[in-house]
Amino acid sequence: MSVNHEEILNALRGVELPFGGDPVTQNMIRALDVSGNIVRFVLEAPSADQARKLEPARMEMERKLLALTGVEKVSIVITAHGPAQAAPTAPSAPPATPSGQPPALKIGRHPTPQAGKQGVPGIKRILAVASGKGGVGKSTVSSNLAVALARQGRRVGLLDADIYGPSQPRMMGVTKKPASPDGQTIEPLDAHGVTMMSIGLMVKEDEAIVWRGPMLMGALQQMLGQVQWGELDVLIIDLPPGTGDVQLTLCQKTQLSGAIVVSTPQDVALLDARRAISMFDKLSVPVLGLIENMSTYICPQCGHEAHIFGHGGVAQEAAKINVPFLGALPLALDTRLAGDSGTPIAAGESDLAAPYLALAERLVGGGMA
Ligand SMILES: Nc1ncnc2c1ncn2[C@@H]1O[C@H](COP(=O)(O)OP(=O)(O)OP(=O)(O)O)[C@@H](O)[C@H]1O
Repeated sequence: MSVNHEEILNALRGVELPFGGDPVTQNMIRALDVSGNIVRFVLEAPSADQARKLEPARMEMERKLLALTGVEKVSIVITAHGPAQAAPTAPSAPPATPSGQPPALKIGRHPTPQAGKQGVPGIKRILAVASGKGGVGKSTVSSNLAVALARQGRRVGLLDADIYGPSQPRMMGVTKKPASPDGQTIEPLDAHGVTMMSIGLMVKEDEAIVWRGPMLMGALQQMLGQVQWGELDVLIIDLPPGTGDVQLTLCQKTQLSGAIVVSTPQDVALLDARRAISMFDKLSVPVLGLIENMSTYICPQCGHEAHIFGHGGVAQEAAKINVPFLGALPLALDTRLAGDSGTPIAAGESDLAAPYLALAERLVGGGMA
């Protein structure tokens, strides 16, 4: 059974902050979300200075929450409420280091003002892959779809914009930090025929990012505008789950060709997916279709088929709101193992690659990718 919010807040009340009090009575907990056995929230400090002193308290909170029954993973992001540090403004010339080399490009800054929605030069289409809640397989779909499209000869980019939990470096098997020889632009990496970039490659894996909303938006702007994407038929953006700052900014500031919404068939996931769909509607981003992930499970031992999260709910929802149903993807151990090992299942020849290749074909056939 999942842990509830009250149990979480009770545990957090037991953590003493370096400047006195606890995070609950100091009203610092934001966006508390429990998805299955994963607990996430934002810890908002009154100032950037205080935020910088919070790391030991954050670790203590993580320890206390992991000790609760039903909690297996905890993600706490520290942000600051007060004025953030002055951020470097790109793209002015960077100062030279003592060796004469330009410094590596720093990700995370305030956004530069921009009028209206803009495209990215050289990129024909930008598709956002979204979900209402975490853990439904949005990143798995993004990486496999990118690889499947590349296998069809498309020039594909993959941008991991899941700033709070970037998973594409692991799923695409990339660990190298991208280079920025001129200190102003970033050279993306190549994996399985896909040009990829992730915020996770620019910051340390377990680094608590002291960024407020505007910094996140600036980082996203940098990821789109300062990465040397080259000529692409399609850029797939793996969004963070939900309908927060990053999603809103992306929809308002970037010329998106459309969004694909991933959900499991469960009612609770669908409820959240509806929120994501309504956000895209309000911001005039066409929803190109819905995908049902973890739709069916076939036991590798006996062949028995089970519908662990229900079945068919996403297709019904798509029919109800009159958007295309793009397909059902099975829950399969090998899909998870492939993602964990850095070679998406769609890169191989197994039967499990077929639904992703079919999805890619459908998008290419419909002029969407
Ligand atoms: N069809 C599938 N079969 C088996 N495992 C899957 C499938 N889809 C996703 N998973 C696994 O479920 C976990 C969550 O998937 P993933 O990271 O893609 O979800 P997400 O929606 O992007 O989550 P978050 O937004 O929290 O990062 C991963 O371990 C992934 O390997």
